[in-house]
Amino acid sequence: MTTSQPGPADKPADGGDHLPQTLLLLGATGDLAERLLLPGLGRLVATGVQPNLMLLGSGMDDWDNERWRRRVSDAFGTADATGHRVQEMIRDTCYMKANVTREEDLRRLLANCHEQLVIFFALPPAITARAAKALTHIGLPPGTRLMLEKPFGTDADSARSLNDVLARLVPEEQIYRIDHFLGKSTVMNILGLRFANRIFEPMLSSAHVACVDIIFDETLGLAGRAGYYDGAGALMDMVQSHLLQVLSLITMDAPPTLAARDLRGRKAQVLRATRVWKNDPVTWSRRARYAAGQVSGRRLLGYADESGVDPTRGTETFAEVVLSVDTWRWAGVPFRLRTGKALAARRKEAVVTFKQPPRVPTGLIGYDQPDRLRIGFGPDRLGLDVNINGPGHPLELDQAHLVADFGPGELPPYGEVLRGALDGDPTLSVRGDTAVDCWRIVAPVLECWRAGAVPLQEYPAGSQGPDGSLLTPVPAESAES
Ligand SMILES: O=C1O[C@H](COP(=O)(O)O)[C@@H](O)[C@H](O)[C@H]1O
Repeated sequence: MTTSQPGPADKPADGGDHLPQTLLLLGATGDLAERLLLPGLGRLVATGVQPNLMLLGSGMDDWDNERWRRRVSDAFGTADATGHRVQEMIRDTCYMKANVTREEDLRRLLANCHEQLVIFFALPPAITARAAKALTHIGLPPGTRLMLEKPFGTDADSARSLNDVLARLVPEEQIYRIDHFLGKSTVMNILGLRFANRIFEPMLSSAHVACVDIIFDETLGLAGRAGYYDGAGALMDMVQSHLLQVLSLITMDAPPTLAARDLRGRKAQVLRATRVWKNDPVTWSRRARYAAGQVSGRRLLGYADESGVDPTRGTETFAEVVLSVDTWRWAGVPFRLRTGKALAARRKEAVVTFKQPPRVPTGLIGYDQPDRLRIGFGPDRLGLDVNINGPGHPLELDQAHLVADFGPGELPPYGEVLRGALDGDPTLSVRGDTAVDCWRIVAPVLECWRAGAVPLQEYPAGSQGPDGSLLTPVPAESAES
């Protein structure tokens, strides 16, 4: 129960030209808010760039302000967010219990928000859809921005219908479909790397590239997220969203500016041209789930025995798929997207493997590896594997690994995407048609998996994943456990 309620009039306009703004967080007591949103918000507020922001949390739980403030304070603490503004936000934030699928509850929430409003739907897709529909009967203050967590819908049709409902609420530029990978510093670095250097960009095409691997191997298992994950699986959780966004940044043509319209337009172009390799999902996809095992000395139950999992559902914890980007630049280059949980080592990188030189001159000894460009997503680094005449015999080749470490960005990914929405800049969010297109890309894979045309393999937790690979595996240079 709420003991005191926030009100727009409570907020003095003390932030220069920043009008008072409310961030209304729906699903505030959930795991996403605790682990990622609130820590990201804390870091953002600590930078002092959102001086007049009020946080209103709402959920189905019977919490009071005190309990909510403790949650916010603890979450800010995990992100080392400190300072005057942070303390102010913790002191002033309020909690309201609400069922956001009910109009009267939504009206009550909105009555406690400022005119400048950002609503974050940290809710399952079905509840988000119902809440958005209920809001169409109420209306929103002009300029309201909506932030929606992934998954955006559960297939192309539901994503399209959600787009239609949202379009009745606010214009497209005010809808922020969140993909926190777009807020990762190294993902953003792809833009600098590609378009602020002369040496890489001309090489990034089918004339020089043999294949591209986008790999996101995690050592974490289910981590208590069965409620969400068992209904999603690795393909929906990672490939349909994050890895396709990374693919689009690696493959798009140079945008004239990094403004939302230009950047998102370029990404949309390549995603429209993306499909399963040879339109054959049976041959070019794999799925698997982990059995009991040990990861870094930790014993893990098999996925099917984890609490909250329905073992008959056949949810995969590992997905691999090969895609083509059918544009002039990329035709004929396979893109392998691979992700899995409970694997032996963390490996989070995109690797561009270049074709062999047309001819290695007779006399140079020991050519056995092509050049590779590596973009690491954690640790954040850029690497180049190049063949040079190493020490020892002057004509013997060695592969040298040149590495630039960036360190983490100024803000964590959720801090970046929140900053975008609070500032009214949708560059780091996914456009409506692109969200639908990403479902269109994975649909044939999901369809043939559901029909049982691709077997569900098994791998022990703590292993390298299921046997085999859809393309020749690329050695890890920067794997860490
Ligand atoms: O959205 C998700 O991303 C995480 C991986 O992202 P990271 O920023 O924590 O590296 C993944 O573990 C999770 O399953 C997925 O829902």
